[in-house]
Amino acid sequence: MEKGAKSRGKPSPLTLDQFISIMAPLIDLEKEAEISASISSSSSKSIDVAQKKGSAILNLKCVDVQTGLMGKSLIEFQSTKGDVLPAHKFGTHDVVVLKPNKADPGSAALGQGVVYRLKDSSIVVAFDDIPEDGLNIPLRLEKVANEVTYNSMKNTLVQLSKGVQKGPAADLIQVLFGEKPPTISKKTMSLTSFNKNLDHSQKEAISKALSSRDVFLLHGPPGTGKTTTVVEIILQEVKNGSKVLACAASNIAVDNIVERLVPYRVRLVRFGHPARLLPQVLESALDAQVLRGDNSGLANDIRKEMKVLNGKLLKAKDRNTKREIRKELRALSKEERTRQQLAVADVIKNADVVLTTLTGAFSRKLDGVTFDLVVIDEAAQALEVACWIALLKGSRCILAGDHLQLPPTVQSVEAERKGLGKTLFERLADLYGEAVTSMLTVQYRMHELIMNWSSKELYDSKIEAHSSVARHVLYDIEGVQRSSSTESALLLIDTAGCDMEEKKDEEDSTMNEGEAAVAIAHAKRLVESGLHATNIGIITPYAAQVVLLKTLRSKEGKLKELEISTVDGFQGREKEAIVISMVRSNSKKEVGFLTDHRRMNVAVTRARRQCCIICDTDTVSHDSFLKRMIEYFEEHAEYLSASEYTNV
Ligand SMILES: Nc1ncnc2c1ncn2[C@@H]1O[C@H](COP(=O)(O)OP(=O)(O)OP(=O)(O)O)[C@@H](O)[C@H]1O
Repeated sequence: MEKGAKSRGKPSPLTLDQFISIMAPLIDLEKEAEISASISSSSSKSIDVAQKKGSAILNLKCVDVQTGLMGKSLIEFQSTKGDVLPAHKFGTHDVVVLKPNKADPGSAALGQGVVYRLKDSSIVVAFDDIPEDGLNIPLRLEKVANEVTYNSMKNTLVQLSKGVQKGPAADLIQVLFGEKPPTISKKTMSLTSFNKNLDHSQKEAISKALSSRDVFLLHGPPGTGKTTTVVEIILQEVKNGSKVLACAASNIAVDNIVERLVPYRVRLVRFGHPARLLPQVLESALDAQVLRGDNSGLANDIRKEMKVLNGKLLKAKDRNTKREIRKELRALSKEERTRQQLAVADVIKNADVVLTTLTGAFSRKLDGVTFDLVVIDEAAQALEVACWIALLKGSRCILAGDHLQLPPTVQSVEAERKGLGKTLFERLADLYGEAVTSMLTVQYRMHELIMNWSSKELYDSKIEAHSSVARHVLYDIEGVQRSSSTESALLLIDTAGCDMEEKKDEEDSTMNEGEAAVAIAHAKRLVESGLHATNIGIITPYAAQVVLLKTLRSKEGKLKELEISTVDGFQGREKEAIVISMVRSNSKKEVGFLTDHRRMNVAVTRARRQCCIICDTDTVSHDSFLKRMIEYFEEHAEYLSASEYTNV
C-alpha cells in the first residue's frame, strides 16, 4: 500500500466529495430507469408493451392459495396460454401488484405482494391480505418500482456528506477515500479455527482479516470457499467480543451465512420480510424472535386489554366515561408501542451478529446501533452506495467478493456508463491492492481442466484444484455410465459451417435455434448415460435463447428438472455439467457482450465435472479473448461438430 496509487502513476483516489457529487445524480437516473421499466408509471403506453418489456405478466390464472409464513397468503399463478410463463423480468423478492387482466394501467390493484417463488410454469406471490374477490377471472401481475432502495441510498449519501465524520465510521471513511492509510495490528494471534477443514490460503486470509484495523478484502475466485471463510471470520470476531453486522446485496447470500452460522449456536438475528427469507432461517428472523420476547408478551396483553376497552367504549353512553376510556386507550397504545420497540431493541442488543441485506441495514430499528465490524459478502456485486448504508454503522469492514466475476446490474445505460456500477471492492483493490487483500487459491468445485483456463486468463495461474475435485468426471457419479458424452471434462461443439445462424426476437434479443437444439440434444445424451437432469444446467448470455431453450425443454419429459438460465442469473451457482450456448453466429462476426471476460469467467466456472461450449468458432474467434478461449478448448477439450448432434 505504501507503493500506493500515486507512485504507480495512477490517478489520485476518488475523494468523498467527488464520490457524493458523482453518485447522487446517478442514483436518480437509476431510479428513473426502474420506474420507467415498471408499468405503474404514467408513461407506460400499454399493458402489451409492459409485457414485452418483461415488467408485466398477462393472462394468469390463480391455481393455489395457501396461508402461512407469519400470516401471509401464498398465491400461485399459471399462464392461461401455455405451460411456460412468457418471458419476463420478475425476480424472487420483487414487489408486485395483482390486477384483473383487462384493467386499465392506472386502475386500483386487487392486492400487493412479494414474489415468493418462481418456476418456468408458475409464480407464487406472498400477499399480506388475500384479495378476496376476483381471483376467478384472468389476472395479471405488474412489477412495482422499488423506490425504497434508492431513497435509502440517497439518504446515505446525505449522511455521508454531513455530520457522519463524528460517527463510528469516521476513521473508516478517511481510509476508504484514501485520506489515511489502512493499518494492521502488530499483535500476532494464533488461530484456533472452528472449522477444522480450512486450507492454507483460507487460514492465511482469516489471520490477515482479524488483524486488519480498518479494511480487509477477501478475494474469492469461483469455488474457493469464500463464504466458508467469511463464516469463520465472523465466528472468530464474536469469540473476541465483537458485535458484527453481516450483509450482502441479495437475500439468498445473507441466508447462506445465517444457515452456516446457526450450527455454531451464535446469538444472531436476521432482519427482513419473511417472504424474502429461506424457510430454514425463519427461526432466526427478527419477527420470530420479537414474538418470543417478554416485552412482546406484554404488548400482546396490552392489545387484549385495548380490545376490551374498545368494546366498552362502543357501549358507553355517558360523555365522561367515554372520555376516561379514550384517555386510558391512548395511554395503553403508547405503552404498547414502547413495549414493541423494547422487544425489538432487546433482540438487537442480545445479538452478537445482525444479518441483513445492505438495503435492510437502513432500517430505523438499527438507528443508533453501532458495530465493531461490518462484513459484506458478495461485495463485488453490490453498488458502492449500497455498501455505505451498512458501513456507516461500524468502525472496521471486511469485504468479500470477486471483481473478476459479474458486477451489479445497473439498469440505466447512462448511469452505468458514468460509473454507478463500479464497486467499492474493485475501487479498494485498485487503491490498496495486496496490502489489504488476500486471495483464496484452492478451489473445491471444478475439474482442473475446467479451472485452468479461468485461472490462467484471470487469476495469474494462482488457483489450484483441491485433490477431491481435480480429476472428478461425470462417470464417477453413481449410476452414470462411461460414454463418449460423460468422459470428458471439456467439450467443444462447433457450429461453424452447420448453417446455424443467429436470429433476433421481437425485442431485439439474440437467439440461435440450431444451438438450442444441440444443447438440448447434448443434455439428453447425458441423461441417457444416467446423469440426473437436476445435475445439468444450460446457460446462455441471451434472454431470448433462454426462452427458446425452455420451450424445447417442455417437449422433453426426461429434461423437466434441467435448469436453464442466463449466465448472469446463474452467478454463485454450480452444476455437475454445464452447457454454454454462446448464440452469436453471423457473417459480420459480431460477438456483442460475449467479450466481457467476467461473463465468460462466470459461465465456465459454474461447471463441476463437465463444461460443454456450443458456439460458432468462426464468429467468436474474431475477438482475441474468445479466440484464446477457443484455442484452450481446442487443445484440451473433446472437439465435435454440431452436425454430429443433428444428423441422428
Ligand atoms: N477448506 C475446505 N475444505 C473442503 N471443502 C471446502 C473448504 N472450503 C470450502 N469448501 C467447499 O467448497 C464449496 C464452496 O464453498 P463456499 O460456498 O464457501 O464458496 P464460495 O467461494 O462462497 O462460492 P462461490 O464460488 O459460489 O462464490 C462448498 O461445498 C464448501 O463446503
